[in-house]
Amino acid sequence: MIELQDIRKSFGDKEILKGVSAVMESGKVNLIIGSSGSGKTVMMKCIVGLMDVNSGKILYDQEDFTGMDIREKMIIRQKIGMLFQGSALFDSMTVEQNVMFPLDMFGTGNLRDKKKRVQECLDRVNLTDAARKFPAEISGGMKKRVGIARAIVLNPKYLFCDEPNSGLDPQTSLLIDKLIKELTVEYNITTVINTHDMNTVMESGDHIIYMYQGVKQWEGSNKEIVFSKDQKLNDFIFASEFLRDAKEMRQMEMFQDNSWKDKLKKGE
Ligand SMILES: Nc1ncnc2c1ncn2[C@@H]1O[C@H](COP(=O)(O)OP(=O)(O)OP(=O)(O)O)[C@@H](O)[C@H]1O
Repeated sequence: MIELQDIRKSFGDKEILKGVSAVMESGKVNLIIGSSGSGKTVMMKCIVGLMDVNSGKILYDQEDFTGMDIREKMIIRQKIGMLFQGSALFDSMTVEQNVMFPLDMFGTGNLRDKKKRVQECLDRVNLTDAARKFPAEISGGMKKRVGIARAIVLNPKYLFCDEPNSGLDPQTSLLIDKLIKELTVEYNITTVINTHDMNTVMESGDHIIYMYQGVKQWEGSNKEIVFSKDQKLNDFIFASEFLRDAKEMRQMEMFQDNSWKDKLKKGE
């Protein structure tokens, strides 16, 4: 679990994060959404320690990350997997070498054990036969899966994904979302995703934080989002007429069915 307690971040006299508090639970996909410039990336950088907050606290499983020294922060960082926008693979390395990179940096064990662990992760993301390929030889969706394999190779407790679907077609995006969700539940990871992708919001958003001008404007689940009365959130999500119609249809379907009440109660 990651907890943000009233975090604030400014650049000069411009305040970007204006006192954000939130809880991101383990075993759940937590999404940060919001329009360009709302502070999503700054927030994610503060959470992983790439930027320092000006005030407030960030707790990783009750441990105060913001109050830690460099050595203590390194221990937390080793429990973090990162999936970068654009996958950020090393072009001159094979898929296997890319996935092995965190093991070489932080891991112990001999080469045989490392190769075994890499192959386990490649199997898990359905890339069993890709170990010897170079990034230039594989598709964008496969690159993302290599990025995911690399992010989970150290058995992270926390997984951060920056725009995991950028540059992917809708079908491949869904597969990536599904994979991230499965891994989150399977290994009880606290996953935090920064996204603009509405499919991801509707399919994977166990917990959604909507940022508006540096403030947490709304939070809830993908089941609750269609019923939200928050005007700013609705303007953001249902920007197109098509989506507004889809929202009405979804609400009608859910009302006819009535099972949405049970689902809301159970928090599904
Ligand atoms: N290092 C920095 N120095 C000064 N200002 C910054 C810095 N990083 C971000 N900002 C400012 O903080 C604000 C929020 O930026 P941020 O990148 O968090 O937005 P975002 O919500 O992630 O947008 P996008 O969806 O376009 O990536 C912007 O006004 C940006 O210019």
